[in-house]
Amino acid sequence: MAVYTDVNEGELTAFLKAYPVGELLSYKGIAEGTENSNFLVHASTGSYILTLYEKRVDKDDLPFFLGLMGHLARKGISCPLPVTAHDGTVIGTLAGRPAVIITFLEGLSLRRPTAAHCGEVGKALAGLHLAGQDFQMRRPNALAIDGWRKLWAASRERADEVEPGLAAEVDADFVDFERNWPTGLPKGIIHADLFPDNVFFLGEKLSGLIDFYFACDDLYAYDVATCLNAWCFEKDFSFNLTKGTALLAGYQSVRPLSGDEKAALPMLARGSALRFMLTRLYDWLTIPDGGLVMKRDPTEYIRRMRFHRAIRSPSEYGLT
Ligand SMILES: Nc1ncnc2c1ncn2[C@@H]1O[C@H](COP(=O)(O)OP(=O)(O)OP(=O)(O)O)[C@@H](O)[C@H]1O
Ligand SMILES: N[C@@H](CCO)C(=O)O
Repeated sequence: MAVYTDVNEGELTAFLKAYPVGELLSYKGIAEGTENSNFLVHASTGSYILTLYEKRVDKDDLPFFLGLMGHLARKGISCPLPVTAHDGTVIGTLAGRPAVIITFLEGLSLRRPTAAHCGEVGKALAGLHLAGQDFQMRRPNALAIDGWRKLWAASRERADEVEPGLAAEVDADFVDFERNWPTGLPKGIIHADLFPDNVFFLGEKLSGLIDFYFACDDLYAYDVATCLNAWCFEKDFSFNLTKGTALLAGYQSVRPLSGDEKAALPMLARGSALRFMLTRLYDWLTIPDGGLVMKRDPTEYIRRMRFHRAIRSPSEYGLT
């Protein structure tokens, strides 16, 4: 459940006076999400999301995340627009936390996406990549290979508790990544966490993208690989080729992948699987059970790492 910080009506009413949103009508905490405290706010001008940033978001990154959402929304991407206060600022303070008001997006996230949904996600991801090309701010990916190393150093000793043999397996992967991680591929703004819980649909139509708090500069094809991991595996860990084909075709209908990007997909998908395995493993080993932070299963991503290691040709993902 993601309401770490409680907000009372009096302080919220006072906070909202700084923004052109009208009178507070009602508000409630939102259970979904893990990083920040989120509230649904009904005001006389409409519905909004209030986010209070908790410890795991670096406050210095907020201007990048909020600037990016504003940039993308103005370019026609369906994502939340941060509301600017009467004094021209976006980030305020509420209950001792940095806080913002963003516009509410209609739609529902999916538990069981179909191939048609995967196609829509591919198109939306490519649209986001193109729309981000003229965004002026930069943010290096804190969860690129150096970041993985730090997480691994903090988790390695206990890794075999989660899966026997994992320490040796990941050590060998690191050697491979140092040697073979692709360089020189097209780069720019990526979402970096475009999982099903961060995409809203109305029926089969994609209605919105949220949660830009891992967005950064990195390889576009790495973002595609992350979506293959997040959208195209079934509960039994089998790769759904129909979904992969739909996601990649959707992406390429908007931004065709180069030959080098296609060739790099297996390595990028392995790296992306390792990245999510590592953040999950770190949380699994360090966060106490029964706490507020929801722990996600790292072994789901160990299975994906193994799948990608066995790939012999990128066509196995459904590239046509
Ligand atoms: N603009 C929005 N419109 C509608 N609902 C939203 C919006 N932003 C967030 N939500 C709701 O709040 C929930 C949590 O948001 P978000 O995913 O940004 O939180 P988080 O704490 O950063 O979580 P995590 O990084 O773990 O996904 C979402 O699942 C969604 O239900
Ligand atoms: N999408 C991440 C959680 C952080 O947003 C995961 O599934 O591990």
